[in-house]
Amino acid sequence: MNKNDNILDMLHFLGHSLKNEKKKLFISFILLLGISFFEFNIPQITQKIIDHAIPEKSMSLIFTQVMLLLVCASFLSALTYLSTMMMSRLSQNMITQLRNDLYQHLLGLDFSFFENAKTGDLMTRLTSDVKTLQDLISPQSLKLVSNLFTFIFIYGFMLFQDVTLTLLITLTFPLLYLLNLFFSKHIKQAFRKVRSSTSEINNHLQNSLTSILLIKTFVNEKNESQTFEELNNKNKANYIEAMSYQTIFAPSIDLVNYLGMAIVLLYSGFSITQGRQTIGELVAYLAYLKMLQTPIRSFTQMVSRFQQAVVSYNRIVELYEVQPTVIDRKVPLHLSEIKESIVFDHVNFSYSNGQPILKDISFEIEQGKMTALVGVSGSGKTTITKLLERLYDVTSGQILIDHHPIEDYTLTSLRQHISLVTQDIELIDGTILENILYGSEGKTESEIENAVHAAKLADFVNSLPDNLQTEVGERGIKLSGGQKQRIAIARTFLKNAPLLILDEATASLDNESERYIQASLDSLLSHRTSLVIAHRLSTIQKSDQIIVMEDGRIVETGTHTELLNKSGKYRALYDAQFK
Ligand SMILES: Nc1ncnc2c1ncn2[C@@H]1O[C@H](COP(=O)(O)OP(=O)(O)OP(=O)(O)O)[C@@H](O)[C@H]1O
Repeated sequence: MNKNDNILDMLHFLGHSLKNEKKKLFISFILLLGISFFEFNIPQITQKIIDHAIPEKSMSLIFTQVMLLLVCASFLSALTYLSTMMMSRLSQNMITQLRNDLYQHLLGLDFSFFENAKTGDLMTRLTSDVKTLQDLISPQSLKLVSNLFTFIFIYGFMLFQDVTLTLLITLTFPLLYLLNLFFSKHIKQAFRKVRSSTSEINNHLQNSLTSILLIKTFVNEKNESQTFEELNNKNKANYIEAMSYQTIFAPSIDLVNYLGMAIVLLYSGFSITQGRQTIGELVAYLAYLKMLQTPIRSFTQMVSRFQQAVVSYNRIVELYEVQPTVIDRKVPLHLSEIKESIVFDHVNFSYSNGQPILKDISFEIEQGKMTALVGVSGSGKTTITKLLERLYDVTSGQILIDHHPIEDYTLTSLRQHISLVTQDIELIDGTILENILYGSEGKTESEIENAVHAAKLADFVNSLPDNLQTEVGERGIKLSGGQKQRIAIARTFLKNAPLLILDEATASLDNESERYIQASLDSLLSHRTSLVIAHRLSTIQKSDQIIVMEDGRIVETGTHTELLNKSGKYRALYDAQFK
């Protein structure tokens, strides 16, 4: 894609974003024509006063012309105000819409996308890059368009008045064009570097601020600061490079503009001495020259803004070009109930790196029964649960719910039927209540109360001065592991999904807390279909079925007693824990 294609694509994209704002755009356009008209008229008034009113000593003509000037100036101010207001609204509307769309698109992307994406970079795209695009539809840009209209008006008028002078001034335009061409290329490259180093800073901040415990316990503040300093210096160097192009740009353009002024003074000065021009015309031409130069100057300023916007546009489009693969079928089924079973049928799976993780997995989870997955770390247990939720799709084979592949059901209805409690509890920065209600808004007070009791959370909540309204801090930093766990369990009670997945839900707790939480988990498990992953085999002994995994394969299946009697892998795991 060449540069012009890029710019055209961007304009097309912006045009599309503005499709609901056509009326405002049209009115702004009319206002701009009005602005250009009044700007054009003001030097005419000055010329009339110098060339007619003063030589004729006509006070009344001076007076009427001054009144006319004031009227023109008032209209100019009013129209500028109105058009600026309108454009500000328009740009705000556009940007809000764009940011909403982009966020919605982002949330719809595959889970695997977020594993490879850098959060800081995504944040930069949604904030700074969107803002850069907004700047293009800003009141300042509107001024540029109005300047261009004025340029066309005045250029036409000057050609009509004095072809030679106008053509002489025009000689400076190719020079301006070449300067633009040179600088725009370099400014674009330089700003691309600035953006990418800004993203690196954001990433570093994101990573370090969310790992503050790791930094403090490993006393790594110095290293982190040093890395930050290096990234910051790199960003500074890139910014200085971009700014240095930008700062040479404006004075070079000024120099060419003064050349234009010299041409007018030389030509008109000579014409006046020859009696072919009046002083009033010279003054008007100088004013017009400025009005021709201003658009070129603001145009040159806009070049860098345009270049930055193209860079940002490309980064936004890159995000839009990523399409989710884990999506609903064209005519999906709605999962309303799990009546019979969930079946893994010869499932194979690899993550994006292609390495086989699950190999020929087949088993059945019967409705209302508890299935446990055990096996050494890395054997693929969590991966099975991720496939069941369609965080990834299987590489081959299929997962069936009541004889239909899970891909047939809508993602929403599938995920609504599954609750997941893991060791890593995800809490939002809000109150305990907001965390419990997350995703299940609109529950009644008694439902909430029941969930709090069932999760054995009531004593803890009642001991807090603000009860359920207590803030948990970012990611629940103000809570203990067990408290977080119970909030997650209360949330799961409220969701009330028929299939429950517990992934090492109690692994991080001491025996005392585990026993406490196990009681609340037990009430969560009763009457539900469940898939439980546990390293501590004591918690899964009563499972209806235990599946033993090793290196991505199922190596044994049976009840606790059956597997113990087999004296195989399960027996070995069991003996390792209890002997
Ligand atoms: N997103 C990923 N991309 C690539 N490989 C992954 C990804 N997630 C997990 N793996 C790999 O898949 C394998 C199985 O991981 P999984 O988390 O399913 O194991 P597990 O049995 O649940 O382990 P643990 O008991 O330690 O939680 C591991 O070798 C792991 O490195």
